[in-house]
Amino acid sequence: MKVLVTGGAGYIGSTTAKALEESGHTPVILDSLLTGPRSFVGDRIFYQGDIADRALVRRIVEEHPDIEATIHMAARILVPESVDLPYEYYRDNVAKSLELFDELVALGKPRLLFSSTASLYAPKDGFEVVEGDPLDPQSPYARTKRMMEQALEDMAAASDLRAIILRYFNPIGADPDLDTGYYLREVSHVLPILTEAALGVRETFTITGVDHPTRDGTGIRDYIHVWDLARAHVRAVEKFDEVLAAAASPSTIINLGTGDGVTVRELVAAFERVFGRSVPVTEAPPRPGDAVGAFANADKAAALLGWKAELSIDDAIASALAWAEKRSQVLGYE
Ligand SMILES: NC(=O)c1ccc[n+]([C@@H]2O[C@H](COP(=O)([O-])OP(=O)(O)OC[C@H]3O[C@@H](n4cnc5c(N)ncnc54)[C@H](O)[C@@H]3O)[C@@H](O)[C@H]2O)c1
Ligand SMILES: O=c1ccn([C@@H]2O[C@H](COP(=O)(O)OP(=O)(O)O[C@H]3O[C@H](CO)[C@@H](O)[C@H](O)[C@H]3O)[C@@H](O)[C@H]2O)c(=O)[nH]1
Repeated sequence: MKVLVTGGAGYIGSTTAKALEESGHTPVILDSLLTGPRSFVGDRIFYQGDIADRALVRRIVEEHPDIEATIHMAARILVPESVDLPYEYYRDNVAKSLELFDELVALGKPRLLFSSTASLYAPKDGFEVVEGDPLDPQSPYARTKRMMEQALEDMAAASDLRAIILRYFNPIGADPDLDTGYYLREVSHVLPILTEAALGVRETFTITGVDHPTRDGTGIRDYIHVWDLARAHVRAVEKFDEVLAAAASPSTIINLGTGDGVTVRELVAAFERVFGRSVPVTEAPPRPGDAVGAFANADKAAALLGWKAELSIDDAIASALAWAEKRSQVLGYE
């Protein structure tokens, strides 16, 4: 199958493109390179441009009439930046996505997969969340994702559009061949920060929040190897019509997580086990807006996609460490 992947130069998009190829499919990448590095595209079919450029989307479909589905991953993704630049976030993640969807439906390409986030869930006792649980998006970024979920549900109910909405938990690790991985220079996620502390790039790792109502007081998350996440997209594309038939709806929401909740202290312990040395750790209050967290009930993904995460947190940490060694070579900076 040929699959349009917007944001295919990004962290998750480039890994998903690789997973599609490994299953015999052909990704067609649309990315503006707003943040994604050109080197992550490799020699794949590539259109550099904006998702809201209707003429470009038309040209892509004319040149690849056999595109069977679109995985829409292109977005701005930084929570603190979204607080400072709400216009840019609502414009790019909401307004531009609507242009893309409308154009794709008009071109007779109604199958859409959408990247949403687990950070939509409201806090819940026990921390295990199912797709129908209450939501409470806490940032402009998260609100753009919730708005798009609602827009997709409404458009699917009223038009030919068909949508599988994937709520990602916390992706970590790199592509198994180490062609792509986490690429931000200013690292903002926990595992890249922990890796920098381990490698001496920063003095210590600071646990942000130690008084949460979790088993050890630190934030809980569901860390999923990015390769497992990528493989889930392949399943969703291959089984697209079957999934929506089973859901008995023109759109459906699916959690993509491992089903295991891991606290920050447990993540540090796993990291030290894989790394073979201890990491200097300090403690601090939560970051502004920091959530206690959640982990996935992944039953719907198992039932509808026939997918579950296979790689362990140790696999993902080993992969992140190997990528940290190789990253400057791939990206051309330290
Ligand atoms: N990384 C996470 O922790 C996480 C968690 C949950 C959901 N998500 C979602 O998954 C998707 C992929 O995330 P990622 O971590 O790979 O991010 P990323 O920033 O690495 O990738 C996003 C890509 O989209 C491109 N892009 C942005 N705006 C564009 C536009 N208007 N037109 C064309 N291309 C554009 C960027 O250049 C980049 O290559 C995003 O939608 C994100 O919101 C990510
Ligand atoms: O230096 C640090 C950084 C983070 N944490 C903690 O580690 C956990 C995970 O933090 P992080 O990696 O930043 O992930 P999230 O807070 O879950 O947020 C990210 O992951 C979400 C996916 O669930 C995305 O939607 C968000 O955009 C993205 O910021 C939290 O408990 C943090 O308090 C620390 O203890 N020290």
